[in-house]
Amino acid sequence: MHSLSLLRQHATQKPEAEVLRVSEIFYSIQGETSRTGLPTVFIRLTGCPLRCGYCDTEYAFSGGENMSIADVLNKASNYASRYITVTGGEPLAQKACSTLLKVLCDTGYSVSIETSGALDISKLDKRVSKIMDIKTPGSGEVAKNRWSNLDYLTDQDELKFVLCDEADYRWAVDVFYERCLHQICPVLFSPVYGQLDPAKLADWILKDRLPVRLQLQLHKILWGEVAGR
Ligand SMILES: C[S@@+](CC[C@H](N)C(=O)[O-])C[C@H]1O[C@@H](n2cnc3c(N)ncnc32)[C@H](O)[C@@H]1O
Ligand SMILES: Nc1nc2[nH]cc(C(=O)O)c2c(=O)[nH]1
Ligand code: SF4
Ligand SMILES: [Mg+2]
Repeated sequence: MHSLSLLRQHATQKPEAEVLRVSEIFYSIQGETSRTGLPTVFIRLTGCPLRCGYCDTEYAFSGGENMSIADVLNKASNYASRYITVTGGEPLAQKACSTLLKVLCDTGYSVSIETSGALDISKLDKRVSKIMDIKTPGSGEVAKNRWSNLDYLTDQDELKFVLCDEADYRWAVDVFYERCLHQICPVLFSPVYGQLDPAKLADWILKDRLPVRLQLQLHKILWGEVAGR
């Protein structure tokens, strides 16, 4: 196709026609963040440029199916839920994700996104609640943290440390104070499931008088580690 026609086609394409690679769409109890417990629709996008050692969704690194945003909206509407979470894989690794987020907000959903913190969040729709990880040394991906993202978080967003061990905890406490994270948004400390004892993490937080929220993955307490839950 001539490049000018390509440009024209792009300019006239409806947002709903943009295509995403989708790993799964499912309805479950929100298991993470301050929205824990709320029945929620999950849109899990395929692919991730990181390889955290603890990753519980390696099945979303590849596969999935191509869906237009219209297809995604249609499937999500089956569940009649006000809450919707876009996750992955790393959802921001797909260009059409920001359009998806905007369209979901326009449709009236209360939208949150789970992101690694490795990709630019500065241009996302302001109505979206961004749940951003800070990757620890134990994850193996600490070098991927995009620290400038901290400038684009507000009090409707949340920061999350997923902790492998005590060394990760100590590192996270240092980051918490050095970067004054409590002045940005609520901060979650979560143990790697099946690896760090949640009771230990609870004791450290209390001993240090640390003003963070202990977060356990409720869906795994309910159902164990299964896809689509
Ligand atoms: C699967 S990731 C997808 C979104 C994005 N790639 C990210 O890392 O934030 C969703 C959340 O699950 C967390 N997570 C992944 N594996 C985990 C595990 N084994 N235990 C606890 N949390 C885990 C991630 O750290 C992240 O906060
Ligand atoms: N129930 C449930 N809640 C979740 N919250 C965040 C999830 C994710 O994988 O990003 C997730 C998930 O996979 N399942
Ligand atoms: S960034 Fe998220 S999806 Fe990617 S490997 Fe890490 S935990 Fe898994
Ligand atoms: Mg999950």
